[in-house]
Amino acid sequence: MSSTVATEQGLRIDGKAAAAELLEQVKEDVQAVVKHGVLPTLAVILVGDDPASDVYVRNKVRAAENVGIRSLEYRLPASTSEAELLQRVKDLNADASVHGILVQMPVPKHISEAAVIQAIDPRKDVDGFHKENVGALSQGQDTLVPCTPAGCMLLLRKVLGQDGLRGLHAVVVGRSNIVGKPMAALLLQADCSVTVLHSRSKDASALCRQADIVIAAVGRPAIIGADWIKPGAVVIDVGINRISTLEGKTRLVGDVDYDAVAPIARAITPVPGGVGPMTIAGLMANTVKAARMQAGM
Ligand SMILES: Nc1nc2c(c(=O)[nH]1)N[C@@H](CN(C=O)c1ccc(C(=O)N[C@@H](CCC(=O)O)C(=O)O)cc1)CN2
Ligand SMILES: [Mg+2]
Repeated sequence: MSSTVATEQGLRIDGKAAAAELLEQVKEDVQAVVKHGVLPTLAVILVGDDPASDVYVRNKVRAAENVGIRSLEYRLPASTSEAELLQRVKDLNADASVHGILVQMPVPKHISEAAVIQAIDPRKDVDGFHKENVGALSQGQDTLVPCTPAGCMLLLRKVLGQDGLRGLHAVVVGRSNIVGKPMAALLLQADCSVTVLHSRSKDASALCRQADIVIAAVGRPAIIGADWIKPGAVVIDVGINRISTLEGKTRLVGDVDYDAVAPIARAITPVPGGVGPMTIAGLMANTVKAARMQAGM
């Protein structure tokens, strides 16, 4: 199955197809690790009852099952204290049969996200959020890389080729720890010239218009219009925004105004069906990688 689809508006990058392909590869990798007597195991912790998080956690557990990864699911009430959550993480750190630990974000307000991330053994940090992994990534070392930016890189290489990013100007719109910052590090490692834009940037649209590659990770529906995009740019939309429609329903839209941008872009990811599916596939890839590293393979 091809990961790019020619449409009347130009190339659409099919994240579902790319994720399916990656998951097939992960399935083979799991089988190889199992032959060495190691069963890759992922622990997923959800605190509270946020409906979107509930869906993501269910999808992660299902994806794990499909590729042969054992999963442990911990659903804790919203009233769980930070100390209780940290103890759970500590127990999982100490359990040698567990290779990956993930705490679904966001956590309830009374819990420090940073404290939780730092409590996870960096070797089991399959989200790649721990300072040690962030530092390793920024130094260009092989490490556990955050799943969404890693997925964006795979999609970019589908369009541009393995070495096709070299020398291109990439603009990342958004500077979150989960997406914007690791994305910039990965693009730099791929020899791009990288600009990071954020809410305080002056003339953001003019700067963005210089980009060969645009990564939109702002979290505001359709904020990036055609006037932000240079004709022929490759556009990756990380935004997942739920908006109300005139019919009183809700639907998902990205940070990019797809209908306006697709006709001028060389290629673009849709929302849904673009980057989102790559996040979960990337998590599976990181879990096998963590299992391999822990087994000294
Ligand atoms: N611990 C983590 N928490 C969060 C992460 C993360 O990587 N690690 N990322 C997001 C949520 N997320 C995974 O956890 C995630 C978001 C979206 C998708 C996805 O496949 N989206 C679909 C649409 C799904 C829908 O209909 O709602 C798509 O874009 O096609 C997967 C994973 C925050 N928290
Ligand atoms: Mg086009």
